[in-house]
Amino acid sequence: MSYKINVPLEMPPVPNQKSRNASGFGRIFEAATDASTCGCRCRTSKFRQRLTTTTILFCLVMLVFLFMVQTKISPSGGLPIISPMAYRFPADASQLYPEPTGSGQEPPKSGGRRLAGSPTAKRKKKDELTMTTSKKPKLKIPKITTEMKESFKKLQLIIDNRQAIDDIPDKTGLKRWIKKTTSNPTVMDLNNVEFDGNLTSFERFHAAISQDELYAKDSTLVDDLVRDMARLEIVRVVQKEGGTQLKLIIDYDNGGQALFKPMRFPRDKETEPNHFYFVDYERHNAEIATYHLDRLLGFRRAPPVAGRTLNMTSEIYALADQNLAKTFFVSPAKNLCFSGHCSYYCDTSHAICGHPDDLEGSFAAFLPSTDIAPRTSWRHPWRRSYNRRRKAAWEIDPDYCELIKETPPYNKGRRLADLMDMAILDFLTGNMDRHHYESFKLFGNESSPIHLDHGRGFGKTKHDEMSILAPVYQCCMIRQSTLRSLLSFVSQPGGRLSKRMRKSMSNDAVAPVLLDGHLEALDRRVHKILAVVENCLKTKPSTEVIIFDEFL
Ligand SMILES: Nc1ncnc2c1ncn2[C@@H]1O[C@H](COP(=O)(O)OP(=O)(O)OP(=O)(O)O)[C@@H](O)[C@H]1O
Ligand SMILES: [Mn+2]
Repeated sequence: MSYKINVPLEMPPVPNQKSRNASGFGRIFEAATDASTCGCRCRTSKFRQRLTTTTILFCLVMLVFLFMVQTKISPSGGLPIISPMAYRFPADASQLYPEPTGSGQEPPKSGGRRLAGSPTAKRKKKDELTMTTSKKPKLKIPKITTEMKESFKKLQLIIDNRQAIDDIPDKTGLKRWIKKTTSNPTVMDLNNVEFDGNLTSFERFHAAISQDELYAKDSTLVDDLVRDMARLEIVRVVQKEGGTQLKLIIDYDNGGQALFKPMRFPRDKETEPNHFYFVDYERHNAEIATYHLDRLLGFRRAPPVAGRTLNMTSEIYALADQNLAKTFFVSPAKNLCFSGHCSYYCDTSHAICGHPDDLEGSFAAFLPSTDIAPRTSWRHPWRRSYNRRRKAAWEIDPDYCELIKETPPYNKGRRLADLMDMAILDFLTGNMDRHHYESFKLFGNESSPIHLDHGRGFGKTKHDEMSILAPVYQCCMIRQSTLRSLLSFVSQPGGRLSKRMRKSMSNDAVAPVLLDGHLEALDRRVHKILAVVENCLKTKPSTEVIIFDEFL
């Protein structure tokens, strides 16, 4: 770090001036020395006064500087503010992307392959100005009026009132609950697969996937899995086929696999206002954040995702198959880059570049292989048109939900309520890219959907896209457990979603995962969902609006 201090100094002509042409600190130092030693040599008191002032000023600047270093004050208040310039000249931004903390492991040595002219695989010094040591900046709290408080209380009363069960005309939900208490089969139960010996975290994750959720509430295995994805040695890298954007399949040395989505731009880069949702890039941090959000909402339908910074030379290029390795190059800024092969964003102009060869990304735990657990892909009924001019049916037909309610698999069972949950998750993140969703074939229509592909969330901090909530306001439906989670974010002391998200993500290796604007948007959006529910309750009885299809 260099500090340029321009202190205007008028040096009087001194005889035998040998090195008086020094500048900056040199000049100030000489002036200070002169001031303390000149004694009777000084001609005027005015000059002596000026020198003394300069010396005091210099000392003050040094004191402030030392104080800042001591207390680790960063000019951004602890959060890295990455300017687009810093992104274009990544060498300047390298300290903003800290290594995974506390991994206790050296990065694996390069497997021998190195691209001529590529940056050396020197690990950068751990940034001292990390979130862990600096004070957390305060988040803006959304205003809650007395009227809002009253309505939250009313909603809470409705879901707490177990008498409501008696009012339910259709008791299938109740039957489902009874079934759930006795049976929530796992993928491995239905396959009659038994593991023996010590299971890896990846195997334990696969073994425990059940009809209702990918992992259990308060599961510690998921924390192990996230830690392993962020630390284990990588042994092989290939590109994942399909989809619009570049993704890599990462093989770990213990046999586990993860889906890697690389960082494309800095966290403060918002979606271009003129971009349609379908041309927006994916954000690796949105994948990480949505996993945490899905968990906090109590869904547990998104595979665990960890952040990690890779060394592109030793952890991607050296381990890549020929197909992928061919697409690597060194950019004019001397950063290592690759473009991969895919249908839209895989050319030199959309290449993924390191800083200079460090690359941050998201690592999503791979689901069990489709040989063991085949999946069905469903077209989302509220899918957008993916066309600049055409509107989707749900945007035109006000009774669209009535149609869907009669269409299998939404005409019975849990699935329609699942779509409401998905809409709530997507509205909170701002993800408009829910074209399809998948579920495990083994569980039939009783399967919970799997929440995948969240890279297009968290693009706008100031805009709340209400149309993402269309399933909720068109059907006027919400699961009681989801409503309960949302209410806990507004009524429990210290329970604000922004705070809980920040805490949940604080241990991630690439924390802070979300900038404050996105965290604040979450709180604002919770209120907007509750307002939609409240509005529904004005026209429909609570027994129709609030779905009691499970009892937590
Ligand atoms: N954790 C995972 N484990 C196994 N398969 C996965 C996982 N995540 C995603 N997939 C599979 O990879 C496909 C592509 O992933 P994803 O949708 O995240 O990428 P994408 O490039 O954004 O795709 P699209 O352009 O279709 O939106 C998914 O449809 C899914 O079948
Ligand atoms: Mn996608």
